[in-house]
Amino acid sequence: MDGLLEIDSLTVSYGPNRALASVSLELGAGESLAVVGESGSGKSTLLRSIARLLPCQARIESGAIEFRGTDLVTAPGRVLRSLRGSQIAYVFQNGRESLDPLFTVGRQLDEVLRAHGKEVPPSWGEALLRRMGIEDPGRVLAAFPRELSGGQCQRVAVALSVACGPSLLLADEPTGGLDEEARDKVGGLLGDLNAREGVALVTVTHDIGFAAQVARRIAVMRDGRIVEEGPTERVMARPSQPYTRELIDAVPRTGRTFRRVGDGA
Ligand SMILES: Nc1ncnc2c1ncn2[C@@H]1O[C@H](COP(=O)(O)OP(=O)(O)OP(=O)(O)O)[C@@H](O)[C@H]1O
Repeated sequence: MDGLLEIDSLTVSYGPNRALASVSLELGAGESLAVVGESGSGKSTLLRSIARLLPCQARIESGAIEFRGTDLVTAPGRVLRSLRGSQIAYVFQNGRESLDPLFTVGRQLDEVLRAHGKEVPPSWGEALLRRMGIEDPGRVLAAFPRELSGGQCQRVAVALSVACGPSLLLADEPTGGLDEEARDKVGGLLGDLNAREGVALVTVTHDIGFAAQVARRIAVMRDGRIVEEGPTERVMARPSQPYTRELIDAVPRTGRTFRRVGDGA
């Protein structure tokens, strides 16, 4: 396994409030990891630390975040800017808010390539949207975000984030606010990008059922610490922590199974 991301003893605070306490995690190229935990456990702070998109109140007190040999904690702004989008992509919770309401989807997709100094090949946007599981890419390319559903906006937001072929995709509650059908489609898309295209995935979610659907490993966070980590099947079948058991028991029993995308029938 090629090492891609190594987080070592990361501690992050907002003033006197410690949000992450000595968190360590590793991710290989093409691997998938879901970080689960209840609200306030530190999941978003962890993900934002990796992308160095923390709010100004946050302070990284100690630790290292190594991405392909670069320490993201000490890297200068120009290095971080060159990694974001091209190597490290970020998907926010609300797809609609990630899009510019004033421009069509097609224009926004083309802008991403131009912003990274690339030519826009003919029919590129259409092919990208098809990869995202969008069945009518011509209509979606010509649409403004207000003309799309929440689930379509989120898939377009994923398209924007992976347009330049990143090796790591960070997704923060990517299905928040979506209904079950849209949730499954976005989960399926993230799972496909990881399993079929080899994009490494770190997603954070409060829903351990969603975590099991998209990731091969699960890390459980509580009060800024990783309290349990392991292969998805083991964590779901034999959690070592009562807290993990509570998260599993909180998943609504809708007949959903936890078969992971890309694992076949
Ligand atoms: N901008 C901020 N200023 C001050 N404290 C913050 C800020 N953002 C987060 N925190 C605090 O840091 C801790 C971790 O928050 P974080 O948002 O990382 O958790 P989370 O697990 O992602 O929660 P949620 O699922 O609700 O987004 C919480 O105690 C939270 O109140």
